[in-house]
Amino acid sequence: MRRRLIAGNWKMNGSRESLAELDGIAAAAAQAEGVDVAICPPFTLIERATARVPALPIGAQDCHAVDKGAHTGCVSAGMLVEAGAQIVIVGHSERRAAQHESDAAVKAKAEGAIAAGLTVIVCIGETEAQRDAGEAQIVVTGQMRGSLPVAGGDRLIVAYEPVWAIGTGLIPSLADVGAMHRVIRGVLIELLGAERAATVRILYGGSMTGDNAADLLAIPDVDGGLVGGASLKAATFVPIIAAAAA
Ligand SMILES: O=C[C@H](O)COP(=O)(O)O
Repeated sequence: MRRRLIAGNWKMNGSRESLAELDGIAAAAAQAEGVDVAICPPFTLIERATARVPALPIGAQDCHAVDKGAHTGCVSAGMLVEAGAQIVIVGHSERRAAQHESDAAVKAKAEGAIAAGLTVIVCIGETEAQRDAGEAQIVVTGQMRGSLPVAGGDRLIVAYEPVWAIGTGLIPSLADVGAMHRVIRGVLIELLGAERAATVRILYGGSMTGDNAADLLAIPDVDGGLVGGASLKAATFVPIIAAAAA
């Protein structure tokens, strides 16, 4: 039985003052039976966040593939572990687009993160143009084949985020989410074997809120959410945690 995971991605938002939001989030997480909760703030807040709410897993939003070296401006998975992070997101569509990250680059980061002992959330998802062209499942399947690490066990998590649903208030139909998560589970079985694939959580991401979380989380093979905007405030994130626990 996979435990649900509700992970917040603060993206490039938040300040030291924002860490006060973690108090309410950690309190809700402690009450939520059978649900894991995590927050991924910007790099600069990771250490303070872990100190403020030690029981709440804190993650990062990216890492470099290698452990150390001449990579100006980059942060390795080992450095994240030292800062107290337990999780890292790799391959978010915003980085695939703006930093031109390829599937191979995402896979290397995921492997580096797994080797350093982190849980890794690998993001995949189609653009609006790809969906309109009827290519969504082909795109997502290709991203999985190219981006997923071979190791990881239950420290590997997949997040399906249709790019056009991120920050737009739009979500796919529940039937479309279900169909895509079924495809993703099938590809996991093909890549990892049935036993390991059954341990991998598949999150849905894209405009998840307290209003739609219960419906999305009721879909088979939706094992949680990767939440952007609604994770910035306890007032909007806690209802999603509550929906996952219900
Ligand atoms: O990583 C999170 C996603 O990009 C979803 O963002 P959103 O909840 O603001 O749409």
